[in-house]
Amino acid sequence: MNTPSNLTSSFNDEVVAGYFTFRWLFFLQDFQILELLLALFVFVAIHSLRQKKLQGLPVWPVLGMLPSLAVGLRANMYDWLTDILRHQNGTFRFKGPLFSSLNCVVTSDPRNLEHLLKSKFPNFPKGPYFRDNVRDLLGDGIFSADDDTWQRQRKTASIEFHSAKFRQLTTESLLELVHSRLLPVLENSIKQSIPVDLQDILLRLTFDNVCMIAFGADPGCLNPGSPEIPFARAFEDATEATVFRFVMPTCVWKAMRHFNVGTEKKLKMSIKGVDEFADDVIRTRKNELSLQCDDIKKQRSDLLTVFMGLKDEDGQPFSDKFLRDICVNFILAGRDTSSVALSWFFWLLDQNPAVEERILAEMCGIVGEREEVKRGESQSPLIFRAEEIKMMDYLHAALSEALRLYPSVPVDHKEVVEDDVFPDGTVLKKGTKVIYAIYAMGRMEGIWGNDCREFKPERWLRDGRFMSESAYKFTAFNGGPRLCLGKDFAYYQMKFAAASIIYRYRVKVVENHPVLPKLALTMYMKHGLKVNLHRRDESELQKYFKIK
Ligand code: HEM
Repeated sequence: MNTPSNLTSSFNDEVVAGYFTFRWLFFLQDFQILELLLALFVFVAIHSLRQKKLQGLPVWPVLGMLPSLAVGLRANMYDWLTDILRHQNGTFRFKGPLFSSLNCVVTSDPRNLEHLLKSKFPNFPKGPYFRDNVRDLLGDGIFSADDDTWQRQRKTASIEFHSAKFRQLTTESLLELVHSRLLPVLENSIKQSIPVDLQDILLRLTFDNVCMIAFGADPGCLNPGSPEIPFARAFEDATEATVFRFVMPTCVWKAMRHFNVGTEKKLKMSIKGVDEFADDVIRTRKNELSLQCDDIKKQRSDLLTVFMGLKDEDGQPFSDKFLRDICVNFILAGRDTSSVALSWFFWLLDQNPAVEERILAEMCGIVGEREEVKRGESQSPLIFRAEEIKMMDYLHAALSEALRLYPSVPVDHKEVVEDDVFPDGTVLKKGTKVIYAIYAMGRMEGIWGNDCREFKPERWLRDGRFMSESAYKFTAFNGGPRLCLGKDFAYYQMKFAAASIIYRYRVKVVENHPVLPKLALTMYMKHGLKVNLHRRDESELQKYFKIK
């Protein structure tokens, strides 16, 4: 809540931020100019205070709401945005500096989300601004494409994602990764009595996993000693440098690209690293497929092999460039989202031991139904079966609850094609950028009730069974025709990894470890998640087998 005193202090912060922004802009040296500008500054401060009553945030001449944004950036940007949205009934208009591309409408209203993502879907594409910024890395892949290019990839990938062969690939590759790589790495940390960065380990797990699904190739990031893999590094650098374009005026990054300097130089080099890996895999796969018999072709179900077997609208095989784009886009979509969600989940679990107990009781209850467990035979090493994972409703609820509070994609965006009006009355002019604030939506009393800031998996259960929510209220996986394609797989992946860890270890976050979100397209923990692992012994698990 904004009390009068913190309203004043936030206003003071904005005045200070405005002052420093002006100073920074003009590089003041001369005292007379300083006096003149101070007078202007006082005038502007009074003007902006008046404006504040009308707009929620002060609008500075030339700078628009940039000084307020600077204040938000100093604290937790997502909480800052949530507070504004709460005070503006779920929607507000952000005015960026003159000539910048920062003007936009920000919303967290489920009615607007349904309008944007479903009812008026064709009027809200990703748009040319987004595509222009990401084209060098993502090309024409599903993530950046609109219209026919998007639809064709979506249709083919969707059929593939729902095929039995693909399900088999995802479950087998995950089982192999968790049991031969993840658990040994965790076990090693116990032997050495050292804390580990669980977020880093999980990021490595999902990167290897999504590369197996997209390329059918394992880069080997998750291994003892956390090796630096050139392809993974190149991918990471290319993503970061691409994101940088969104905070710079278009003409600036285009000039930097032209002269090959700064982040653009880094982007060019890292894209080269990504392309080298992709070209190598594509070349090798083509050779392999040309030599092997049809039976072997049919056995491979990674996306690259599937798309290699298809033709474009002219009846021609897809170009290598297009195949590369398809794979790179899937890797981007699926590489960090599940691992980041799991990291927040383990942090929340550390603070909510009662939830951990219920997860253990559920797991042991399910495993306890195995005939061999009933006969008292040893279950070591215990490997969860796919059908058991699917039965874990409470775990599903706890992961959904973590995603509600810490969605892996905290904000997303669209562009308006034709003039429109949101159901809440907000007028949208052609070309307006719309930001939907997914993080803020999870913290709105109007959507989730007064306990919206509490971690309560029970809110997802009806008679003990998981009940999903409308995608326009719980938008962590997007909604409408562009609903996340990997949603079912992501839940399976998160549940399998979480269950395999929780069954074996108590995960304790290192005392005083700072936990903050990082400002990026994906909501990483800024300082990772340093944890100590403690092995559970048989007697501890027996307790849960009994209370099922
Ligand atoms: C917890 C895990 C995940 C979350 C929270 C998540 C969330 C999202 C969100 C918010 C979008 C919309 C992005 C946009 O259009 O701007 C999206 C799209 C997508 N996701 Fe996921 N995702 C997850 C895991 C995965 C995985 C593991 C894969 C693939 C293996 C995947 C594949 C995709 C694809 C292909 C799209 C693009 C769909 C389209 O534009 O038609 N996702 N996801």
